[in-house]
Amino acid sequence: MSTDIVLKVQGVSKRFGGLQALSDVGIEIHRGQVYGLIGPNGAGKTTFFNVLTGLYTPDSGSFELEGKPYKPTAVHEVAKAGIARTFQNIRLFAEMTAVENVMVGRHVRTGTGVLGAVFRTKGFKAEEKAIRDRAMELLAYVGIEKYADFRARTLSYGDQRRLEIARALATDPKLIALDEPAAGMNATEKVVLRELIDRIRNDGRTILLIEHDVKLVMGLCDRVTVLDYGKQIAEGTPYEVQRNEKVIEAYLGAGHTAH
Ligand SMILES: Nc1ncnc2c1ncn2[C@@H]1O[C@H](COP(=O)(O)OP(=O)(O)OP(=O)(O)O)[C@@H](O)[C@H]1O
Repeated sequence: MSTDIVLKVQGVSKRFGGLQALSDVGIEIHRGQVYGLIGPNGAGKTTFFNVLTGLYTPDSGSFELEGKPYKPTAVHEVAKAGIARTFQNIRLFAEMTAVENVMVGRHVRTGTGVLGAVFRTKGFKAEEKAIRDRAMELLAYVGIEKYADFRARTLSYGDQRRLEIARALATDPKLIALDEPAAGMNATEKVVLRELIDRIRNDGRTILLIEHDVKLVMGLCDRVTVLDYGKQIAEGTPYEVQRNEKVIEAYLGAGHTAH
């Protein structure tokens, strides 16, 4: 594994009225890592994801993707820059088929544009076929190719999550950010998910993961940051953070549900 840095975030703060949701948070993710972001309820994990992917404007902070500064000002700009994400509450096009959902992700990276689509030029048709072929490959990669022509809403919960991951991969991201991918999954689905995330990493992708399932995080992640009340209270390998006094206190302390 090479050690170059894919994502470098420094000094991110975000306030909502009187609430400091993030204070001075920074992370560095190296190529090929699975990096976990954990913390009790309300710690600021989703806020960090939303800032990173252009949904919230941070009060301060700097962002670099593969050494180049980027401004997470708009969601589509972030996708173009090379970050793809999934959501805690699945966001698929429910009435579109599985393969169409993945094709939408792929369009971020293609060029014939609106006029090509309107006039269905030769270039457009060839490109459309290439996009469909790639989308089918990705469905096979996440293990749901047999549902390619099913509407997204008819897929099981676990398969919808896998479809979201396929769609994210379709943008050829430098970094893939997964927001609680195991939420609502049963034990068998979690095993399959874990294998999938492992495979994505082994194929050279870099992953940022928010996850409440501590076992999954500890088993999968190379490094972990722990947030508590918007502050970064620990950073290190899963082994290190599990033994960190502040982390133990945050998870066991009053007012928090252990997640
Ligand atoms: N748009 C918003 N407006 C006001 N407050 C917000 C907003 N988004 C988040 N917050 C607050 O910021 C804090 C951090 O919330 P956030 O959702 O980032 O935590 P989390 O770690 O993702 O929690 P959970 O594990 O419950 O998903 C919480 O106190 C939350 O109420």
